[in-house]
Amino acid sequence: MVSYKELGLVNTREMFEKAMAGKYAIPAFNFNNMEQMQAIIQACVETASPVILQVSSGARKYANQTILRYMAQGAVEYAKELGRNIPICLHLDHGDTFELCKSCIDMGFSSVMIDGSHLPYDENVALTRKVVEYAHQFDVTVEGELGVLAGIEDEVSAEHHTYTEPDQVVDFVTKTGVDSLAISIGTSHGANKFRPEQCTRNAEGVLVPPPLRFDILEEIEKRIPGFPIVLHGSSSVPQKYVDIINKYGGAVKDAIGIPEDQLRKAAESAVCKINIDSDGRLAMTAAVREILWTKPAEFDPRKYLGPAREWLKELYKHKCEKVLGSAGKA
Ligand SMILES: O=C(CO)COP(=O)(O)O
Ligand SMILES: O=C[C@H](O)COP(=O)(O)O
Ligand SMILES: [Zn+2]
Ligand SMILES: [Zn+2]
Repeated sequence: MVSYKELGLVNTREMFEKAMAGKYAIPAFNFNNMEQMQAIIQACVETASPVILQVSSGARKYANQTILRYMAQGAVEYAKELGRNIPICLHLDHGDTFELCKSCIDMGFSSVMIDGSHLPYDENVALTRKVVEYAHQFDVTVEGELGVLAGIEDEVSAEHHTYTEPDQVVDFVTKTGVDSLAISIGTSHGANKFRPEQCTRNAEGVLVPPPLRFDILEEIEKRIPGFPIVLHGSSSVPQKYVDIINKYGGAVKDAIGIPEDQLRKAAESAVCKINIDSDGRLAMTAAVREILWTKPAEFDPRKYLGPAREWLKELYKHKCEKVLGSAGKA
């Protein structure tokens, strides 16, 4: 049993209070390896942004939960070495059982998500309540979810969203005691969030997807004023990365994300945490493809993972400065 406090990590409570008052959102970036962690910390130190480091189930399988936890501990020291003691939260992304959440809490995570959004409502409430009761004993914060995102969260079809029902949110947050609530208003996971047929073209010929359901977000805010809201599936899928990937042998087709102006608008509302994973995957892949293609004799991983880390850092700095507004808030 290790308390995250001994590791120099923080939970999300104060982060969200400040983000709510200051009308910005905390970046929640997923990491699976050292280069991603370093890029996140470098970007957030350089922009003076608080940050949530997220560990998904895929990351646990790929890199091992214990290793990732020690990397987060290292991240705290690394940030100080780089010259700024920024608030860093270590968060379990999409926890699906009580046991998994408990194991992360016991190991030093400062925040967990219990995603019971696929369960019947009463089961989601009961499971989330159980995690909250355990987590709050150790001052660990908990994110719950109501509504189902299209895409990987929805096995039926990639178009089908089950939007969050505003009339359920008061009951859910009261009964469960969660610290934040992930909602479904039109975002989805991955790089193919919309089909081209769903989009219109702007003057520059760029595909513009249908807007997020800000009307639902407003209804939710009216019912639970000042309560921190979380947006999953918030990658913007920058076309420059898709183009580089495809130029150098890739085949990433019909990749469309959430426009940045939509995320900026969300960050100014009760949305206090914005989850970004796919954009980092695209940036890293674009860098690695370009280098391996243009320098075919290169075989030192540092020569392509190093630049990939630089590209990632630039992406994350852009998110903090230009999209979420978290720069300068650490
Ligand atoms: O929600 C996410 C992680 O929980 C990531 O979403 P993206 O796939 O849009 O990056
Ligand atoms: O929400 C999902 C995250 O983007 C990560 O998914 P993953 O399990 O493939 O790492
Ligand atoms: Zn979910
Ligand atoms: Zn997610």
